[in-house]
Amino acid sequence: MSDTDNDDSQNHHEGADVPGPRQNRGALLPLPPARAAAAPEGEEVGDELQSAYWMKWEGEAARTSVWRILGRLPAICRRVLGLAYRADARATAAVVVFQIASSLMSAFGLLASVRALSALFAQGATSERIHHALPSLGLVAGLMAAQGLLDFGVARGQAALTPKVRRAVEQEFLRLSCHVRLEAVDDAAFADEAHKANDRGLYYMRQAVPQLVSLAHAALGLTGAAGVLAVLHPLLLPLLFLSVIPQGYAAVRSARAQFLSHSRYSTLQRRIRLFTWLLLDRDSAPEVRASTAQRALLEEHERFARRIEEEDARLGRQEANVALWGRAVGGLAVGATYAALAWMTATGWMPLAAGGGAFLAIRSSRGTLVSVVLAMHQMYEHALWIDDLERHLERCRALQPHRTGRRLAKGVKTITVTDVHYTYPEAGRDALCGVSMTLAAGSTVAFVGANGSGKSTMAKLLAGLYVPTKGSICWDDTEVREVDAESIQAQVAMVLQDPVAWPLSALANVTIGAGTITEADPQRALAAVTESGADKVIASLPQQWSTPLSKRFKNGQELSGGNWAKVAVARGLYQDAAVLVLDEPTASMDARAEHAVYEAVLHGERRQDRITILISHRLSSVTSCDMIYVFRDGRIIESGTHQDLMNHTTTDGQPGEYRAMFTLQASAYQTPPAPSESAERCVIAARDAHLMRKPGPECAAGHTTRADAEAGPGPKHDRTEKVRAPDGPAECASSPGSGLAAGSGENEGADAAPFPRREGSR
Ligand SMILES: Nc1ncnc2c1ncn2[C@@H]1O[C@H](COP(=O)(O)OP(=O)(O)OP(=O)(O)O)[C@@H](O)[C@H]1O
Repeated sequence: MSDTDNDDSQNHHEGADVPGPRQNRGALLPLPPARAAAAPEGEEVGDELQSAYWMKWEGEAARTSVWRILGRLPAICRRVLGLAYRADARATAAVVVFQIASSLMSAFGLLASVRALSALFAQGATSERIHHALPSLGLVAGLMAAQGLLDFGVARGQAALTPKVRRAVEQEFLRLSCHVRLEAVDDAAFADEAHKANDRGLYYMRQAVPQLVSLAHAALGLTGAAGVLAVLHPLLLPLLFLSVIPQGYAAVRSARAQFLSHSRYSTLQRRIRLFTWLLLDRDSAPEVRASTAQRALLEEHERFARRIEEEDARLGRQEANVALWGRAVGGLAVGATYAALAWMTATGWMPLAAGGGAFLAIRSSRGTLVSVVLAMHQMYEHALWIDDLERHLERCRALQPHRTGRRLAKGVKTITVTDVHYTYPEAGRDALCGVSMTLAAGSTVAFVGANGSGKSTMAKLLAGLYVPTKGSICWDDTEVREVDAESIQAQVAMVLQDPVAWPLSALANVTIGAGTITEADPQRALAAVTESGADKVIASLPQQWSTPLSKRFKNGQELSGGNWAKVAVARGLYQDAAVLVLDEPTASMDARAEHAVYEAVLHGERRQDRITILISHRLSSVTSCDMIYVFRDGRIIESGTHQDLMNHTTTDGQPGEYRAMFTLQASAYQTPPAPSESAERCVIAARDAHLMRKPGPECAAGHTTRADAEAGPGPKHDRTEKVRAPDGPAECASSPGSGLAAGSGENEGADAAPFPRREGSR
């Protein structure tokens, strides 16, 4: 180990306050330790996960008293019954009736067995005794057959009921969850609750009916046996308790050990699954290989696999021990019971046949008791998860979108935003404070500004995804609060920077924009993909429109980020909405594709009935918008056309925010060393000139510029037009320091960048 290493480890042990030779003085963080565990070590691997949502009720049944479990059981059973009844009343009634009848058959069977035994143990010749026993034996057989049929009925009823309950609850959960207001979904605690409800609550809800049936089966069986014993001789009842209580105690201990172990086990399973997933997943595959992380991950996987192995073995041993203990204690108790039984029959307290019946009842009760104990623990613990699921559903009901029963009329002429404020739930400050704007149909509007300044929030308010905390948004004369939020959402198409890659066919990936994955308007779909440039992408797929866009499917294809973006733009266009919001959709597209999208969306056949809102950090793409709003800290600080904003100065004579940002971006495309201020001004002025469709300005040092290259696409854009300074023969592109690209107007790659690339930079 080097001296430096020694120093490092010393620092680590002595605390970060003691600066060492390589201590990162003044940094936000102390130096990290030289060795760290990838995951917790030691006995309690689950400790750090105790607060994880999926650990909440894990092993709870083992920590709760049996009396409490028994106390809650009737309410749990009532709730499951209610659920089943709502899903299918007939099947539920059938299951209940058949189950009770089956238990009665079992009890009558026991009584008939006692009668048969009485006949068989009576005085007289064997043939005579058999003859007398025959009717009872026949009855036993008949009752057993009836019980078999009734159990079949229970199984059929349960088979009909369980999938119905599952479907009903799952659909209710999904229907409510997917409509919940967006601001609730943003909340991490709500998201945890939703996951918990999905992977625990729903899972246990699905098992609730079969569990209730087996609990009822076992409990009724026990009750039947106890009833028969009470009929045979009242003293047999305490004898039954004497025999089953030790057995029951052993069963409770075993069930609790299982529950606790399961809790540890599932923590380990979650951990190990994480490593399995990292080793197998497609997304992590390139990085796992590139960083040669296989060994480290495999070692970690093995560490957990060994612990699971130990946990399995430990549980097995523990179960065997508890079973042995239970058998020993239970055996002693049963031995004592049988001895008491023998004494009672020998001394004439009880007829021999009743003793035989008691023997049968006690034997069958012992097995049934174990089932009852396990089932009641399971039902108790699962009910806690189901409680959470029901609370979540209740919350979802309260968080459904704003509904008034009134729908927004189709289309809009003007959207008027007046003094809008918006604060995210639990946020310390307003995301928007006092925003006002007017958006007219047929116009293109840009929202620009620094990260976190409120652009996307404004777009989401316009889309009806959030309701203003204060202020108003009117679609023509209708205030958004007066109509169903979903009727606003249906009129706004949003294309986001990270669009969803729907694992559906290429066509469905387009039509889902209009809320369908099974129907299409072929003409509209073709027009949308052509405008967005996705036509070439889809044409190159093996099954074109029907190609599944996911590698998870057979013959599925994966698209590159840029191609997904084109499909997303097509989706937005296909929606044919009154408002189209493009929130940096072209960030992952190549320069040509980006140019083509802006050409189509901003300058193509601009629909007179659509408001197009463009959110972009690349200011070259917004220059031709009819209106640009500059956001800062949730307010609009400047607004106007590109030209207005480039002329704007603040009260203290400084360039406005837009102009400052624009100039900064422009400077990144200048040839180093940084261009002279005059050249920069020339670039900007030339662009302005182009936008104003008038000759370019005079530039110092004879700069002449190709306005089209920097101004971005324009509707009547003469792409070969050159703006010349009157006295400068040389073009900016060839002028040192101008930083402008030479080449034809077809150089779309250069057009799409904030400023054209330098010659030779590609
Ligand atoms: N879901 C959310 N929950 C809480 N706060 C949020 C949420 N989304 C955004 N914010 C906050 O609201 C403010 C405005 O965010 P917004 O996303 O609208 O900014 P933006 O201008 O679109 O930023 P960017 O350019 O980075 O996309 C920021 O302070 C942000 O942290």
